[in-house]
Amino acid sequence: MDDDIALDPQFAERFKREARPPCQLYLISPDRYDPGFPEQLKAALGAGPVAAFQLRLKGVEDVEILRAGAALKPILAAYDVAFILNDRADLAKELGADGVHLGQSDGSVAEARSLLGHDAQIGVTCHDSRHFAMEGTEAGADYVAFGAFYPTATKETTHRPDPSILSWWTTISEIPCVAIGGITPENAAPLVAAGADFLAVCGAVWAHPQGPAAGVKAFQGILEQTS
Ligand SMILES: Cc1ncc(COP(=O)(O)OP(=O)(O)O)c(N)n1
Ligand SMILES: Cc1ncsc1CCOP(=O)(O)O
Ligand SMILES: [Mg+2]
Repeated sequence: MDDDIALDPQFAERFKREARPPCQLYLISPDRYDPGFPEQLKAALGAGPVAAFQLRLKGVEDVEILRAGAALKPILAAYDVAFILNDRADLAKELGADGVHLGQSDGSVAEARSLLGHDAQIGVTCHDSRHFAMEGTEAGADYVAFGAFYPTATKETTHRPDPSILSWWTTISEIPCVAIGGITPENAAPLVAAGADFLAVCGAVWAHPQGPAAGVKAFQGILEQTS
């Protein structure tokens, strides 16, 4: 006779977490480019492992995005960090970036894919929507981003998902999920436990009182718990 084996929920959570690669840091740039930023970026990247960096400049001319991207690209390459451009697949192509992050109004995944090719990393904003996540990956996205999980001064946000959306996603898909919005080393644990593959962080690193290197280091403890 086959007995049903009831999995201890804590074991199930741990097993699920261990079946995925460790959670990693995904840095989001400040929304204005300061000439001192390349040095800050080097300090941040030298302080601990960072998987990806998103250049997210808002309300600036294309030429400024291109200038900033061209200055940062060799730094990111030297640290082996993926270079993702926010919003603009066309400029990502011009810069030779590794990928693009698309919000729900930033153009289609299919168009970005045909422009950038199959090796490009294309991410989509899903807010708190399971539907957006499934739609995005069906269209060929390489990761889905949920948030904002916590209040943030970096962007006006209207969606506040529960961390369980990450658990749900990791149960149904192997495609990586990103958690974003107001994440700090102090509040990240439930997101990591729920299965976030990446923590996307802006303010907690660039506005850290001891500087960006300290900001990156401060996340190491929580990330190491999954490695
Ligand atoms: C990793 C990641 N997740 C979400 C966003 C937000 O994208 P979007 O909704 O398009 O808003 P803006 O960032 O463009 O203001 C993101 N950029 N990165
Ligand atoms: C771009 C973005 N999208 C949702 S929240 C957010 C801001 C992330 O920055 P921070 O880590 O400072 O909250
Ligand atoms: Mg956008």
